[in-house]
Amino acid sequence: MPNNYPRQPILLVDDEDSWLVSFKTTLRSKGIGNVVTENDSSKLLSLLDSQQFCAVAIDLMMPNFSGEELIPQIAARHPNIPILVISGLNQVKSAVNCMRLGAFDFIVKTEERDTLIAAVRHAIELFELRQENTSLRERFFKKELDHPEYFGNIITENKEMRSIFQYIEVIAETFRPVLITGESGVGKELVARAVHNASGRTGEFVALNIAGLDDNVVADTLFGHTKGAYTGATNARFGLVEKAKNGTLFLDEIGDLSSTSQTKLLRLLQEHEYLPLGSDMAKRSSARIVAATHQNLNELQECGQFRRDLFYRLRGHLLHIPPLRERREDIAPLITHFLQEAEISFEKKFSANAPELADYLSQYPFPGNIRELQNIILDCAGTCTDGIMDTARVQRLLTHSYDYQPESFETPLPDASVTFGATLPTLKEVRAALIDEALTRTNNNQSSAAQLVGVTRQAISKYVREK
Ligand SMILES: Nc1ncnc2c1ncn2[C@@H]1O[C@H](COP(=O)(O)OP(=O)(O)OP(=O)(O)O)[C@@H](O)[C@H]1O
Repeated sequence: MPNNYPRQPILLVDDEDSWLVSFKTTLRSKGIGNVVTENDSSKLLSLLDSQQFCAVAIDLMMPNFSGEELIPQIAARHPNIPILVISGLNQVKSAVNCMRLGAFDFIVKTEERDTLIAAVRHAIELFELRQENTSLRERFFKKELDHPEYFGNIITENKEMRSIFQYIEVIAETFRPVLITGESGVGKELVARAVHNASGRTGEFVALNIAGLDDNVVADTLFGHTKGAYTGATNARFGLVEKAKNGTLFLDEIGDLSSTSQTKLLRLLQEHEYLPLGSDMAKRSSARIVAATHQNLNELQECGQFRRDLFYRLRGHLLHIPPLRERREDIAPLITHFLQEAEISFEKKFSANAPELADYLSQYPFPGNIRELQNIILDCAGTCTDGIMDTARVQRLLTHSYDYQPESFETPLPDASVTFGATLPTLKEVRAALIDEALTRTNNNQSSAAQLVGVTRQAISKYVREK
């Protein structure tokens, strides 16, 4: 973790300077670097009033004000800040009294360092949860996002998606991992990028798709290796955890992780430490982990394929992205968006038949979700010559066409009804006039003309040849 973790500092108050230095050093060695120390208990309340802290650790026995005197005052003025009481003696009575007064935990100085660190970590997590809770309550009635620009790449008009964006704004700045679930192609990676954008983290967004990677490749890619770690490792190499320093490491298809790699990832999440291959010197990580899966991790952990402890660690925050069939209002804006993208990449204009396409696809179940819609639009855009989407092609591209009976594209009735003179034209004449008109309207594009009048392209081509 970076030296500015946690975002708001921890305040350590103790009259014993040597303890302050050693506790601060221990915390720093475990990645908790944002620590303020104070050896004068009479300054504590004014310090808390002048600066935002995420937790305060106070000694029980101090000159001026004792811990027991200070706890109720801190609790009354700053109810969100967890108070850790640190004592030189293991006195149950004092501990109980401190907890009654409003302390969050009671630590004995002689306890194992790991116990002290764990208590501080819990205090930070509790503070973050309280902050989130307050923030969520404040936002409950608020419709607008504070930073819509973070979500600019995600096209949606769906209410649930908007709530997810609001939740992301609340949780983005914490260090806790985020688990994004949802079917394939719903936009999980886009959401992960939005979490990174909203986090204010200065490092990079680094993505790794775990699917199909074996343990050695996962370990080498994530943690890197030292020179000579294995045959062929001629140079030391940094892994993606290092690359994502102060940024976000996005692990896609996390459900595919083997049990060996799960254990290594758990260590990274719990201790924020990892071992490059060939090294026995643990390295610290400051990358925030965001993971995604289309699988049901709950089921995987119940049948023993996914570690329960890793599952709970990963789901520090859980975001479930609904499938496209549950947000059909997004189909039309997505079609427009992908057509605009296609215009840029193919450098040509498309006539706006987006509303007809959206109507046509409105009941389609989209098993491949937004990726499927995107592929259809890009494929049709790439193959069309006249700027009009070939709807017959759209129909052919649907992956679920066999059990989906879409209404065929119907050409809307002309505004004016057809009128006949005293002598009726022959069928051949009507057919010729109709095809000529369709060809004029489509700039002589035979496929589109065929679509307009409901015949095959071959029929139009034959007509043109024989004319
Ligand atoms: N709401 C959206 N607006 C614009 N484009 C989107 C949206 N959702 C998804 N996309 C696009 O759809 C494609 C699939 O999205 P993405 O890769 O994020 O899905 P995913 O859920 O991570 O898929 P997988 O589970 O297969 O990894 C991408 O090209 C993405 O840009």
